[in-house]
Amino acid sequence: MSTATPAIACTPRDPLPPPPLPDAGTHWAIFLDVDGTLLDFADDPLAVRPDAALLGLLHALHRRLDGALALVSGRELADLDRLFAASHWAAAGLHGLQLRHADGSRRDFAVAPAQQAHMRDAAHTLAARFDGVQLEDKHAAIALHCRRAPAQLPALHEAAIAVMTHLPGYELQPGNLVLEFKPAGMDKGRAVLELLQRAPFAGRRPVYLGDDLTDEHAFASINARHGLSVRIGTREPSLAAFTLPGPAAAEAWLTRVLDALTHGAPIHARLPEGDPTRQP
Ligand SMILES: O=P(O)(O)OC[C@H]1O[C@H](O[C@H]2O[C@H](CO)[C@@H](O)[C@H](O)[C@H]2O)[C@H](O)[C@@H](O)[C@@H]1O
Repeated sequence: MSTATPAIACTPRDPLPPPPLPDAGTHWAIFLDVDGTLLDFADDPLAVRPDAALLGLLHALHRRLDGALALVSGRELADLDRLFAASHWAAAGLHGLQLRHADGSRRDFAVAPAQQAHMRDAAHTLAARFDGVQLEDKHAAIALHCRRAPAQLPALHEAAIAVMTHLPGYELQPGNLVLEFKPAGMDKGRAVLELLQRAPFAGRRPVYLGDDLTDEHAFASINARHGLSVRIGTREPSLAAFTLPGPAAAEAWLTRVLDALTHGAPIHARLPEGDPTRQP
């Protein structure tokens, strides 16, 4: 079975610092994971929704960056568009299996229908064996959520690994109280690099905010491009160079980024003592 997580060194290190504020003299591109980064976790994946302030902030940043802002998520593109009213944005869905460029062109990672049917049967059969496990059908991929029954996760994981040996072409993507069956061969890191090849992202310095294992692929790509990799939360180990404690701090930092890009001032001078995103 192929692994869905990049190798990460486990050497202990000092606590990560908060990210610096981007300066207005550099052209930036911003990539944002969704669940656990922009949105707090909820029991039901269908129950989450950004509030008006977050939506307004993201749309303002998208305009300020001339379109160089993309959501990079395990959710389907259609789900991202529904949640963020962002069908005119570049975006990566299903961990990069779906990709939309800013000009609206799209590429989808294809899987043979018979293979996909086999995966779907296996995932539904597995979900039925475990009480409290919620199946999220994302068509090309299927997520099995354990948030309502976290004690089921170890046994479910073991059973899923056994099932994977009969699903060539698929890999198991672990996440936050979730296991996902997804086609192998694509990840968020590759998706970000694809987006960075095309306008309006090409030539810009990338920033990536993410919280989960699947975001580690993107951190590796961002570090290689001398960008800012920002882990949301406390999960370790991580390839990220910076951290913010949670979605509220991520939103606060993005608000300051918008301010800095708009006014070009060292706005950290105005932030209160004790603010987690305050610069030294
Ligand atoms: O890459 P992301 O944007 O972070 O998406 C990863 C998965 O997020 C969602 O699941 C997670 O959030 C749910 C809602 O808070 C929560 O119920 C679940 O336990 C989390 O794992 C989404 O439902 C998945 O499809 C995404 O792959």
